[in-house]
Amino acid sequence: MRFQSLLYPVRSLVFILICRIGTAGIAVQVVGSNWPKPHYTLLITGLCRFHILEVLKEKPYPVAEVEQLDRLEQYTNGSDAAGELNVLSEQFYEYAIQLVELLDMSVPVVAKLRRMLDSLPKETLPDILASIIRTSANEKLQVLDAVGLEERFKKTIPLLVRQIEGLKLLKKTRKLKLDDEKRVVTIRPIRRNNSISGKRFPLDTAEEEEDDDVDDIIMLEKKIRNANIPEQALKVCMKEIKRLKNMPQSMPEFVLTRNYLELMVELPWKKSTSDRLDLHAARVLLDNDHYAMQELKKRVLEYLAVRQLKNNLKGPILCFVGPPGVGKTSVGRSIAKTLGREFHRISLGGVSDQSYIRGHRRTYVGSMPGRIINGLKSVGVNNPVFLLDEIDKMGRGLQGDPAAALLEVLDPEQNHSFTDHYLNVSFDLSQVLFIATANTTATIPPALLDRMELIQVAGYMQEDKVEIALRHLIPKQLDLHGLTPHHLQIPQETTEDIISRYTREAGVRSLERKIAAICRAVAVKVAESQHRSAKSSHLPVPGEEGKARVPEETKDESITDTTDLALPPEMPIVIDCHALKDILGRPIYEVEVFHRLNQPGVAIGLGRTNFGSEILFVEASQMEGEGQLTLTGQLGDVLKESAHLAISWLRSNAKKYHLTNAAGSFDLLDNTDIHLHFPAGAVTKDGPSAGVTIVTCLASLFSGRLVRSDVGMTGEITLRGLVLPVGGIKDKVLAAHRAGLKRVIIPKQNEKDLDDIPANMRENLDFVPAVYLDDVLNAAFDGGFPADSRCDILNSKL
Ligand SMILES: Nc1ncnc2c1ncn2[C@@H]1O[C@H](COP(=O)(O)OP(=O)(O)OP(=O)(O)O)[C@@H](O)[C@H]1O
Repeated sequence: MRFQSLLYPVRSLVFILICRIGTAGIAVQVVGSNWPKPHYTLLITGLCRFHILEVLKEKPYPVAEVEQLDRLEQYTNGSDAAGELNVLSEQFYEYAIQLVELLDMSVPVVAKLRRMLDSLPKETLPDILASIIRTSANEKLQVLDAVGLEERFKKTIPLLVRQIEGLKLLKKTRKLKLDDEKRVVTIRPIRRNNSISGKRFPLDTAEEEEDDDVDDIIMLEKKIRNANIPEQALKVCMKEIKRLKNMPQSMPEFVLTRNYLELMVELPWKKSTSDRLDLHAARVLLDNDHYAMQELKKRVLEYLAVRQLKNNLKGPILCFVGPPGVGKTSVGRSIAKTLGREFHRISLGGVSDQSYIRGHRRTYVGSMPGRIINGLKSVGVNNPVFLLDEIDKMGRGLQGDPAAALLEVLDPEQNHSFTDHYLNVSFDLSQVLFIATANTTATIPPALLDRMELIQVAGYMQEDKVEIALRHLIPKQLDLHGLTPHHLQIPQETTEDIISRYTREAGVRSLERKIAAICRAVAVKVAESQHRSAKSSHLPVPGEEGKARVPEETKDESITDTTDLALPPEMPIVIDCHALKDILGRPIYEVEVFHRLNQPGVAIGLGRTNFGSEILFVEASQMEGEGQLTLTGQLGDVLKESAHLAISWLRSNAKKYHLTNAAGSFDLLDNTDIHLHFPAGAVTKDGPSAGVTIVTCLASLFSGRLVRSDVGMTGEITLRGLVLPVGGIKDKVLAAHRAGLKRVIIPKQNEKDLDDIPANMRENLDFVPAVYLDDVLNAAFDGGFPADSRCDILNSKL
């Protein structure tokens, strides 16, 4: 039979090419993992010998035309050559039995081999034993090449004899080893003597490896004893060590157990850093790293103060909640720096598998510990600061709920005995300072929320942003781009311009990006001018005209203009509004509010999205129809209900406020469809706080009057027309201020929240506290929104 063979990756069928004759095999099992380093074991069943007729190509993998050699000589008692063959096979059998008896019969594979010696056809035995015994590849090849049965017996017997002798010697040395405590030292000279005497066993190299492993295990055992492992965990380790000693190293489990034990040694069971408890220094450090964030800094200092008084204080679990880019993550890092602790960040965004936190059981293929234990291993101390980033973005998948796994981690009453599935013994997490960050608390499961101390980090005001930019972001970006203030200066007015005209965010991330863009543009100029000055230093000194051309013209030149590269810019390059426009393009946010409120049926709400608080436009239109309400803009259920509430309230009060639809009817939905849209359709919006805005927007639509373009509003509504309190007032007011609004309508019950607003901002904004929707409408329209008092519902006096 002839066939073409691909010598490597034919799915599971693998042909192994060795010289002229090869063995075809099939891979029946692959076991192993990539952690901590790739280690795989293949189980291959040999099929037959084959003979190479012609190698067709060698690259990218060898392909050859081969002929199957499956009709090898059979062993029969009655053949002519049976006499000699009989003797050989008997001899072979005896040696094979001797060999097997020298091995440990309690190992299942050995017992199986013993049975096979009696049950398998005799002609297959040389191949099987040649593949098992330790010998060089060349000698194995000789057996493979021997196609005749007699030749195969003859080639294999010497190998068997040598192996038997080797094993006998090993047994002797092992005995010595057990007698002597310092066995590791004594074995080697004995073996060396053997090779010197000229009788070198192939077993030597293999045995050396085996002994290395034994040494390793002894070393590992020593390390375990010295690793300060708690009693319970130590017991488990010793049990594993015992198993490891009796395990053949080729077993996949050997590597897994060894990895496990190495992890146990590396874990910081009792190793910790001592806290830096200087309150004054801590305050200075925190202030140096981050501007503002007073509440957060206050809480950290409180923790430090208590820690100073009580040494074994359990780590609190703080959760910083706020919009993106307000420095939650980076303040976590600087808390670790302040305390003099190690820092480790675990990103939880998108995690939907609880084994991410708790690890896999060791029985799994590719099992590994969870991120908590891995983090402890990498920081090497048991009291680091762990930052659980984006805790609100965890998912829930088929592999369990990671939030549930975190419950144990984050409970100060339980986390002294946290059990990772991989470790299977408890680890004390009580000294770890856990800090979680989240953009919203809405998606954090209540049980988890309950275990954490929430610290709200509000968005920044324009003034804060200017300070942060000048003190932190600009120096940081200059440094990152290899620039100094001698190269680039961004004055305060320009920074204010960037903030108000190029960014609209609660945090400072996009501001930082804009500053980085400016630095990049300037870096090009600086690099070019350096290149030119290096060049000109090689040229003859320029004449008078050369001197005259330099400074004045370059002062106002466009930064991005590459036509006049010959003129080196005057350092430092100061970014003014023209340069800003050249680098960042036209301003992104301008007069937008005014443009969008130039027709009836539009109002501005103040809402919270996942990206922080923002002003939200609500648009409404009416058309002929059957009284349907259409809502668009990725709205949640609560928001949709608010829209229905708003329509109902307006319909019941239409006469009072003289609201009519396009047909002039007070029944606003009579032959009329209404469409409500919340622009920025890609951003999900929900919550009841848009109620007042929807009412105002629809009141504008049905009255034909324009809503004031400088008014933003927030508040939940009821069917009776009451305005109920909502959350996040500070952030919403900041968003209104950012957008340049002048008046903010808030629920009366939220008036107390205005204390958090800085005084200068309170002076710039006109706050209107509303109890009823009537108050809202009066404040939202120029000249108020008069109602017909005769239509007022009579209050019962009973
Ligand atoms: N008050 C501040 N002082 C100095 N730098 C700040 C301040 N606030 C934010 N930054 C800077 O803003 C950048 C973004 O901060 P960070 O990544 O910590 O935001 P975050 O709140 O964790 O955002 P997210 O919720 O998206 O993870 C960082 O470079 C940080 O140094």
